[in-house]
Amino acid sequence: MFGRLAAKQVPNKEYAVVPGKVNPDLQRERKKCTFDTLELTHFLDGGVEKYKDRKERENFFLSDPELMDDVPPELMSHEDQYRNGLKKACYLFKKLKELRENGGTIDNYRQLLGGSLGSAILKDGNPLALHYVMFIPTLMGQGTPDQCAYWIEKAWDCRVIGTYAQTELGHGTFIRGLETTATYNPKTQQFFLNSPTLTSYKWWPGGLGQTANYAVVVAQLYTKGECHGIHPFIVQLRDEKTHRPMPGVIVGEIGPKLGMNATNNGFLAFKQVPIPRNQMLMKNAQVLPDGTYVKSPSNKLTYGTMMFVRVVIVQDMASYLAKAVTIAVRYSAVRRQSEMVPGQSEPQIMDYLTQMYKLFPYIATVYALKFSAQWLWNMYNDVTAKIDAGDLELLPELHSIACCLKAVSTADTATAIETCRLSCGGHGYMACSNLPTTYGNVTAASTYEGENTVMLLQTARALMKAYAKAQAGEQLSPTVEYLNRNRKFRPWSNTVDSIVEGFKQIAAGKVAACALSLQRGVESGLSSEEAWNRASVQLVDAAEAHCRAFITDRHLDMVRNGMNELSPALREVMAQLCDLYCVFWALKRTGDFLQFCGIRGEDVQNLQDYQNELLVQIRPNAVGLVDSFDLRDEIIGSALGSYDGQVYERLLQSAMLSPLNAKPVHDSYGASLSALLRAKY
Ligand SMILES: CCCCCCCCCC/C=C\CCCC(=O)SCCNC(=O)CCNC(=O)[C@H](O)C(C)(C)COP(=O)(O)OP(=O)(O)OC[C@H]1O[C@@H](n2cnc3c(N)ncnc32)[C@H](O)[C@@H]1OP(=O)(O)O
Ligand SMILES: Cc1cc2nc3c(=O)[nH]c(=O)nc-3n(C[C@H](O)[C@H](O)[C@H](O)COP(=O)(O)OP(=O)(O)OC[C@H]3O[C@@H](n4cnc5c(N)ncnc54)[C@H](O)[C@@H]3O)c2cc1C
Repeated sequence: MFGRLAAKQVPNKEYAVVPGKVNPDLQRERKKCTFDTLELTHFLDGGVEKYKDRKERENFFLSDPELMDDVPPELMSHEDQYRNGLKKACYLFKKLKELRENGGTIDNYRQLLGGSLGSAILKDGNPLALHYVMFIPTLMGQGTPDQCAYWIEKAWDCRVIGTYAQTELGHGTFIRGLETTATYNPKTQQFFLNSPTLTSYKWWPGGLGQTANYAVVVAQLYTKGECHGIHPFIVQLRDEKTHRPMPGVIVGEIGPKLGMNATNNGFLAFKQVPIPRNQMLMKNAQVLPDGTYVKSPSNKLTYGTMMFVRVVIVQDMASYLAKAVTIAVRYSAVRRQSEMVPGQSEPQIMDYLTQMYKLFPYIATVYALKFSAQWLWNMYNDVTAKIDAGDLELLPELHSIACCLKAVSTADTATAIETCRLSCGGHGYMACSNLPTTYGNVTAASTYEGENTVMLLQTARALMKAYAKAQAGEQLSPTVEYLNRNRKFRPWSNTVDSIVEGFKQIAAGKVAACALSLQRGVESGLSSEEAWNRASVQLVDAAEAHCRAFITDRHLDMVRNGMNELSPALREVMAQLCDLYCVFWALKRTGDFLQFCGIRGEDVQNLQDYQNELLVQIRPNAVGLVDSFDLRDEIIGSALGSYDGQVYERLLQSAMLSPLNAKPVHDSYGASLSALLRAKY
């Protein structure tokens, strides 16, 4: 990836990257692997046919020089990052059309956004992402059949480019508090969009800055003098020919960020901008021509697109983590440091147990997240199909589990990627390791699409309701079935089943403790809201415990029941990873296990011993496991993590890309340094 410019410039030719040469330590690691890595890759892809499709698709996009960067984005200005991102995003669209016309195996651009391929091509974000991830899904989910017929084709063909403009300077979480207004005038049959205050400026939407010419704008609906809460409207922002902002539209970019600097996040305000009545998305609620308001079956249906993105984020996190852990594991096989035994040669850093502990639980986490993400995606499809048929019964259950999985998956992945970076020592801090950019992309997900604490509190709210139902002996939905008051918890038995069971006991114990805190708060004279706030640290903790119980349960269930086709050698490794994920989290939550599961000090020691044993068992397969993710070097995008392990050559090569190294004496010498060096003080 960094090859074309650098090869000429490496100071010493013998230190240049040699195509095809593989680091001997990595070669040895690959020979040690006890299972067939291709079998695992096929499993991850969902079968041989899907594997072939993916390879073909990757080849089609990643072999195209137009889509590869000569200069890494981190060496570009913010403006050039956007320019480069937009150029590639548009080219990608044309290429996708070409692929489809030739019977290719990709249905839409959205498939290029999540996961590995998207982040390889548009490393620092895609200015068209929101168009595909939120604008089109909102049209599809909230438009009437007529609106869908009119807008969706235009949007798929990029004849209009949109974004999702909800968050304002003053409000992101509390969307009922949004201030932008859409006021209906029956005489002209138009809504007038207005931003009454500075805090009502839309702030954040991806692609809003200079890219989108339309947006779904979420605004307070006023008709017949009454406010009916927030609703989505399609608003034209820029002229379709000149791309100039429409009259009354104030729009721009919000500036550089920790990451995602090509996504063109923007601000937006309106000065009484008119739109026709049929540009309110009216699948759920409606405003009739005379201004009469017709209510939605549930006002939460307006939140449908957020739900969709929360669901896909979980899968996206697994992809980012697979990339980071591949970089760190390969580097740890190549890197040698210190003496384990005085006088002996320096070991590969992956031989230190502490290094195994930093990395292997996160290989396991990729699987834990993948299995939960698959389950959540299936549930999302079932529930949305039911909602379309008028049955909203399962919506709260979906909302509750999506919120906590979004929060836990993004938080865990951010921690994991930072741990991967630390595990690579100083070189992990280099931009060319691709760990800082990956972290920048991932940590954003803890905030966007529902800030994580807020998401966990949403789950906690559902858990409190479920607890009350359980106490009343009512039937519970599947994800909270363990709260059933008649359920007999199995006693501790030093097995992975016991850990999974233990997480349910912990969650049940914490949920009950929260209910008690709330009750005591109210009994002490607090309002229910004050009592909620007082208990909120505990509530967040209970929601996280509930999510961990769900993830471990899913993981174990997949290992027990979803891998029958796999060879015994591979099943054994998959079981080790599942056990490691469970033990790792059990040890991180030792206090909870002691408090809620009746374990003793010696059980903790047993867990510790078992964790060590698992790390050592997984060690010979570590490189094979990350190779099985089958991420091409263009996807890895890292000097530390390429398949051939030519780490030092690539570090030097990428350093030579810096414009600071273009001349033997930099211009700044004459401009300032020479005077300092010659000055007499
Ligand atoms: C394949 C493609 C791969 C792509 C990969 C993904 C890559 C993504 C890249 C894109 C990058 C960035 C995109 C980022 C976009 C954004 O951030 S858009 C803005 C997102 N904003 C938010 O998420 C705001 C968060 N806030 C909220 O959701 C709500 O305000 C909140 C839920 C916190 C509270 O809502 P209120 O209306 O105030 O609700 P309450 O009074 O608290 O009542 C809550 C009741 O409503 C139920 N509820 C809430 N939400 C939902 C929902 N979505 N569905 C169903 N039900 C919901 C809740 O359970 C309560 O019910 P109850 O009263 O208890 O019965
Ligand atoms: C990279 C990125 C891309 C984004 N893209 C878009 C986009 O395309 N479109 C769009 O509309 N928005 C977008 N957003 C905005 C995003 O959805 C919001 O930032 C997010 O919902 C959080 O809202 P906020 O920023 O107002 O944080 P706040 O709600 O102000 O949160 C600040 C703190 O207050 C706490 N807090 C808030 N409310 C509560 C509560 N009820 N209980 C306890 N604690 C609370 C939070 O936990 C947090 O610690 C994007 C954001 C980012 C970072």
